[in-house]
Amino acid sequence: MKAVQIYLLLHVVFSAIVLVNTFNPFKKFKDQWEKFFTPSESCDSEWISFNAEGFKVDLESKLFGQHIASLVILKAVNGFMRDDNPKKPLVLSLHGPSGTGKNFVSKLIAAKIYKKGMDSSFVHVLNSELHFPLQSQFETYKTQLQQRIKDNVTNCECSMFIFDEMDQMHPGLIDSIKPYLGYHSNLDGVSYRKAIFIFLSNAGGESITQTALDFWKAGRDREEIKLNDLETVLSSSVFNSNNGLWHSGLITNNLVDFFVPFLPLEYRHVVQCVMAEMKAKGLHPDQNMADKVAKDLLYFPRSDKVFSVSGCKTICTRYHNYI
Ligand SMILES: Nc1ncnc2c1ncn2[C@@H]1O[C@H](COP(=O)(O)OP(=O)(O)OP(=O)(O)O)[C@@H](O)[C@H]1O
Repeated sequence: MKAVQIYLLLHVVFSAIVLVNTFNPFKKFKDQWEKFFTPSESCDSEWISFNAEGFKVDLESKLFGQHIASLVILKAVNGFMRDDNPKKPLVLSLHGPSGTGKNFVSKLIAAKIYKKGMDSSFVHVLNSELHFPLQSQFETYKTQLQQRIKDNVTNCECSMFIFDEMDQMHPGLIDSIKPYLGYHSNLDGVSYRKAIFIFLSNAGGESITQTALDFWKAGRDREEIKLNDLETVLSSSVFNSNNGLWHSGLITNNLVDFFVPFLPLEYRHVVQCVMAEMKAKGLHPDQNMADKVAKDLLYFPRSDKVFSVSGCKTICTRYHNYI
């Protein structure tokens, strides 16, 4: 074959590859096919059903170093999901230092209730847009927030709302959702009793950390910390702090069913997080590498380096440096 012919042949092959990649008719066809044949999510037991056993297993095997949070959340979600006729929506308020698993556990809850987990159209995450709107925007934000909750619960009564950084949220906005969290059988014809509200915040994190430090200083085992040991410190620090949660009256009106404390994580938990992350990425969990990543984080108290300053938060980005 002459050089010109080879050149032409290569040119044709190359152009065909570029063409297929650009227009990718097979992929488009596959996407259309899947879209057509994948049933869309609906608000029924085919798409929403609680897997109690799976949830217990997940909490025990995936959530590290949170024996109290694990127990409280298991009891709360199990009790609520078993009740066919709850008197109010489930309201959980998760508190603790950064990177200790509050968002993570919300995802575990969603994954065991909704077939599509966090991708479900019945799970809604609300965050920074609710923090501190300008005074002129406040009424618009409030109306939008209320409407969003109302529309979604009208669409599916088993909706879940996750409010991130709740302590940063404008008290007036928190105030505006109070009616949905109570015992009303319905509001304007909509019942909110089967909805789940999860509030995430760092409020109270310092006092939880202080209690964990006190136990450690006294040479006591972390697992000896009981909910009772944290309930008082948590409520007094949340009550005394100058945050939206307290100002909104959400707590004084007893609308929160469970306050869930998250403990600061220790070195061994960070190692577990890194190993889990490797597994999730399809890599073989490597203890040496996990140690390297964990050692790279900051710990306190400085002298003994017991608790991770950022929990397991930054490990995802860090562990790529070691691969
Ligand atoms: N206790 C834990 N057990 C297992 N994995 C954890 C735990 N804590 C954190 N992680 C891992 O670290 C990541 C970040 O944690 P997460 O977002 O849940 O922290 P957070 O407590 O919500 O922090 P923040 O208060 O800053 O929002 C999670 O996606 C998870 O992979």
